[in-house]
Amino acid sequence: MPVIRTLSKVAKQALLSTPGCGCQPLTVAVRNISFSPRQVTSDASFHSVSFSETDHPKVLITGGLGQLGVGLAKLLRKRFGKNNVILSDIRKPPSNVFHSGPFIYSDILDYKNLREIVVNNRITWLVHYSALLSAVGEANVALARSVNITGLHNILDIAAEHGLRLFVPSTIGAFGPTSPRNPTPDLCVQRPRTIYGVSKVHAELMGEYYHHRYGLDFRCLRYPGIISADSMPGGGTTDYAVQIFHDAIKTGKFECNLKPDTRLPMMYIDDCLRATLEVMEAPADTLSMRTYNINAMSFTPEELAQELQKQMSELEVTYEVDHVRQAIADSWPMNFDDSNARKDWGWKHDYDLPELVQTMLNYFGADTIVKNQVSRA
Ligand SMILES: NC(=O)c1ccc[n+]([C@@H]2O[C@H](COP(=O)([O-])OP(=O)(O)OC[C@H]3O[C@@H](n4cnc5c(N)ncnc54)[C@H](O)[C@@H]3O)[C@@H](O)[C@H]2O)c1
Ligand SMILES: C[C@@H](O)[C@H](N)C(=O)O
Repeated sequence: MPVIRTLSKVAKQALLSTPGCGCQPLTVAVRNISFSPRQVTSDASFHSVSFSETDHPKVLITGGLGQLGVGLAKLLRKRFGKNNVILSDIRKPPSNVFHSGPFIYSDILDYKNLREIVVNNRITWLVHYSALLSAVGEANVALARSVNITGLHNILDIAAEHGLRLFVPSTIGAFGPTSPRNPTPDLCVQRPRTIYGVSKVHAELMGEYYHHRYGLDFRCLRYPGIISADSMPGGGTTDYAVQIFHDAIKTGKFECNLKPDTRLPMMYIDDCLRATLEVMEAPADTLSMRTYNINAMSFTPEELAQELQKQMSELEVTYEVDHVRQAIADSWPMNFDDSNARKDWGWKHDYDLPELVQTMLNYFGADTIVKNQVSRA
C-alpha cells in the first residue's frame, strides 16, 4: 500500500518536525513529497481553508452521469447556484445534461487530472459517486477493485490535501450474511461477500480513519436501493424495483430476477438526495458518527407488484431468478435501523411504498398507463 506507506512516513516526519511534541493534531499534504502541516481543532470539525460558512460551497460530483448524480446536481444547483456545482464522469453527457450546468471529464483513476479540477475550480465539497455496483462488480471484479478501491484512495488524498468536505455513499451492500438482517444497526458485523460490499466497507473505514487521523471532513450515508423514474440504475441487485415500472407501463408484464419474498430496504430518489444534502450541511458537532444508515421503507417484489396492481390491475409478474443477484440479496439487510441518523441530524423520509408507487406512476403519466391498458385489452 504505497499511499499508506507515504502517509506514515510523512506523518512521522511532520510529528518530528513539530515543535512542542506533536500534541496538536496534524493534517498533511498526503501525496506531496514536500508537506504542509496544518493545525486543526481537536473536535475534528475541519473543513476547507478556502470555504467559509457564509459562502456557497463549490461542489464537484464524480460519476455524475449515473442513476443519482444528475438529480443531485439539480438539487445542489437550486441551493448553491448553477455554476457552483460541477458534474463529472468518463462518459459523454446527453445534451440536456450538458446544457443544464457545468460538466467536465474526470476519470477518478487519474489523480493529476482530479487535482487539477479541484485546484482550478476552487472545489470545497466533493461528492464521490463513481463506482461499479453490486451485480456489475461481480461480473468484473478487477475493474470494480480498481474503480471502487484505487479510485477512492485518489479521492481521499485529494480531499485531505485540499481540505474538502467529502461525501462518499455506502450501501446496504456493506453488510453480509453474518450481519443482523432484521433490523441491521449502524454498528455490527460487516463481512460482505461481494467486491462491491468489500470496497464500501473499505471506503467507510478509510474515510473514518482519515477523519480521525488527518481531520478530513468525511461524511457517509449507507443508502438502501434507490428508485427513480427519470434515471436508470447502473447494474445493482435492487434494479428490479425500477425496471418493474418501465416494463409495466410499456408491456403490462414484468419478469422479476429476485424471488417474490426477497425483502430489501428501499428509498425514493428525492429522499436519498435530500438526505445527502442534509448530512453535508449538518453542523459537525451534531454528527456523533461519520457513517450512518438511512432508510425509508422495506418491501418484497410481491408487495411492490401488489401495490402497482392496485392501479394497473392487468399487470402480470413472473419470476425467473438470477442466482448471482439472489445470493447477494439474501445476504443483505431486510430492514435498516436508521435511528442514529434520525436522532443526530433529524433524518426523516417522506416516501413510503404507496407514495413511491403513486409518484412513479404520475411521472410516467396516468394517461399513458390507461391508454396502454386499453390497447392491450
Ligand atoms: N443507486 C443505488 O441504488 C445506490 C444504493 C446505494 C449506494 N449507491 C452508491 O451511490 C453512488 C452512485 O450510484 P449510482 O446508482 O448513480 O451509480 P451508477 O452505476 O448509476 O453510476 C456510476 C457512475 O460512475 C461512473 N464511473 C465509472 N468508472 C469511473 C471512473 N473511472 N471515473 C469516473 N467515473 C466513473 C460511471 O460512468 C457511472 O456514470 C455509488 O457510489 C453507489 O455505490 C447507490
Ligand atoms: C443497493 C445498492 O448499493 C445498489 N442499488 C445495488 O444493488 O448494488
